[in-house]
Amino acid sequence: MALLQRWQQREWLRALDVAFVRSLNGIAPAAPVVQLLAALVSHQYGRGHTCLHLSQLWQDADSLLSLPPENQFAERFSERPNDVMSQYSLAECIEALSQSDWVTTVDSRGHPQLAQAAPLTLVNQRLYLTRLYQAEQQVVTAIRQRLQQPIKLPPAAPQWLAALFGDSDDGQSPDWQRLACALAAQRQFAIITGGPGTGKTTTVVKLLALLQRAASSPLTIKLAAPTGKAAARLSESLSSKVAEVSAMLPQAQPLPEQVTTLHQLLGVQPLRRRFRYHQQRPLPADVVVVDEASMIDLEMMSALLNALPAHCRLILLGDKDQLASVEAGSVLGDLCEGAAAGGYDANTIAQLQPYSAASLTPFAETNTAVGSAAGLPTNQCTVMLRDSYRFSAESGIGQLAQAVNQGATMDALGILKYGTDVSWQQPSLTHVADWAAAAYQTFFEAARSKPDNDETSLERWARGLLQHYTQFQLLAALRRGDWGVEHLNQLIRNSLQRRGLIDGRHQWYHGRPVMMQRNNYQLRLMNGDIGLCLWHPGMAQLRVVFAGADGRLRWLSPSRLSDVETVYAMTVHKSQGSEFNHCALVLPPQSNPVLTRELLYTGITRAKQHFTLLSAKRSIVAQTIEQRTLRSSGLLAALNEAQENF
Ligand SMILES: Nc1ncnc2c1ncn2[C@@H]1O[C@H](COP(=O)(O)OP(=O)(O)OP(=O)(O)O)[C@@H](O)[C@H]1O
Repeated sequence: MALLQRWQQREWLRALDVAFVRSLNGIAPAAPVVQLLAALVSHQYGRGHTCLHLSQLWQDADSLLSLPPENQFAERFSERPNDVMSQYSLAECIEALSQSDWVTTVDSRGHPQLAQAAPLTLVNQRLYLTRLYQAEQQVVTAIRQRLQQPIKLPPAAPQWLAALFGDSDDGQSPDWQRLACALAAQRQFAIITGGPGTGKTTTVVKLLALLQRAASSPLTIKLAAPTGKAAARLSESLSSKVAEVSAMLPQAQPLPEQVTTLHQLLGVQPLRRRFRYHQQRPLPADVVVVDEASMIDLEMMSALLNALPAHCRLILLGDKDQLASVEAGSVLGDLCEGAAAGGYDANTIAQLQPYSAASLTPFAETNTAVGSAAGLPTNQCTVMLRDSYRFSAESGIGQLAQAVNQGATMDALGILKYGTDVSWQQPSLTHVADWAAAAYQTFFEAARSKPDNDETSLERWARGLLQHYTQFQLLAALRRGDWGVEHLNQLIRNSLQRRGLIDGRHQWYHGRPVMMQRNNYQLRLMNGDIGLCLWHPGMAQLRVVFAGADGRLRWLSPSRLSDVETVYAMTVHKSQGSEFNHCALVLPPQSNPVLTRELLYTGITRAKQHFTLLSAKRSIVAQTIEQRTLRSSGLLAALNEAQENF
């Protein structure tokens, strides 16, 4: 405990991690090494990892735990994790864990050794908070059950697919959209992954048309996304596609267009951990589609699968290369392991080949490069879309996103310098703030216009300004520190004040853009929703206007909004699921574990027309491209272990 407290004083551990161990000690004391490992599992959970790989801990505890935190690397500390772990052997530790009342040990056949669930679970050298282990097991079991029930397509399916896709297959390279449709139609669980504009939404609308057409009675289809913003985007994108697809394959039932958040879908109950829908009270649905699935954390995925009736299909859409969820887990990334190579087994090839003129042999598991994940169970339900229809071959944004994703540092640096719709600036901190304030200038000029005091003009004016605000957005990698969102917001506000664009003497002022920091069901506002504080001429007061998920404007008194922050700058994490015409990303000048390839890729792909990188140091850009987000998770291992035990 003394060591843990010293680590907490240095801010290496959270108070919560130490309190967790203290509370367990209050119930039953444990060996010092067990206490240490309990604190470390909790610490890792706080960093998004669902488990602690003990063998990796013994290889290099300092870097696995990121302790001391990166920005303190220059200083020499005693009692670093590597020093402490070297006092124990791995075998000795596993023995201590197995003897402890704090730990349930699960043997390789997946049976717990103790009847009661202890707070920690040890399985195959992976140590979990038991809650997370249970969530992982629920996900594994539900996915395996769904994969064991392949669905036969009706004989007319090839004609329907031809009606939806025409002659899109040139026989040279597979039409992955058509194959995604064919594969997902034959599975109870399917994943369609792909970068921006690769046609995930287009494909899923065609898939839903196919499923509805093949069903003997109309299907209840539910569409959802993890955030309000992502739900609104999917809704907008669907509305333009549904009519087109319905004309290709006429439907007796209209295809759905209404999208809710995942929390709304599962029926969030204020002040209760449990959702309204769960195993004993399943969601009334035959098909559930969830977009932006990279944002779903492990516990949410478990709740989702738990709430589905046994016959219900689940289709996940998302970009596997984006940042993982804010909460613990990297579910989509894990499930999509090996998706680029295909990894299809003979069965899957036999099911898909009739729908492709091009040979699928190069994507068979036997042809997957040695050492990569070949032929995983999840490969059999996953299709990766590969061609972007949003960015042309010449587009700098598309090329840059691809180079970053592939870790091609020199190419990415070249595109940043010479690319068409991308730019790279190397400003100081104050220049970043002034530059961003200048970029927001046209918005504040538009906000100066005065609407007539009638409802129609007021609505048009407010909608116009909300739309105007999506023209430009500054993103930052960090939340705290000089280059973090909080400080940047202050600097930009000061710069806008100096330019006379805002009257920022008070907290609330005309034009202030704010973002919800958590869901507020009473106000029907979701985490990530952006509103504008505007002078309401009718009320002669400041009001904050939001566009609700139902499309209606909602004018709220600022005093009702406690969970909002100014959003001249937002973190890349918060920007997931949103797009802006011009997006600028600022990177700090010092290395930091947060600066990863996935973060940069996510930032770049938020831009529709122009991307600007604001980073003073070339070496930081290069390091960011080379550093991967590594999240410890046992999901893939558990899926494979479940397969072996079956
Ligand atoms: N096979 C295709 N041929 C031509 N255009 C296509 C094709 N598939 C999709 N598109 C067009 O490409 C654009 C992007 O498609 P879509 O919105 O389905 O992609 P997405 O992967 O869902 O995008 P996002 O990155 O927004 O999630 C749309 O304008 C769509 O009409």
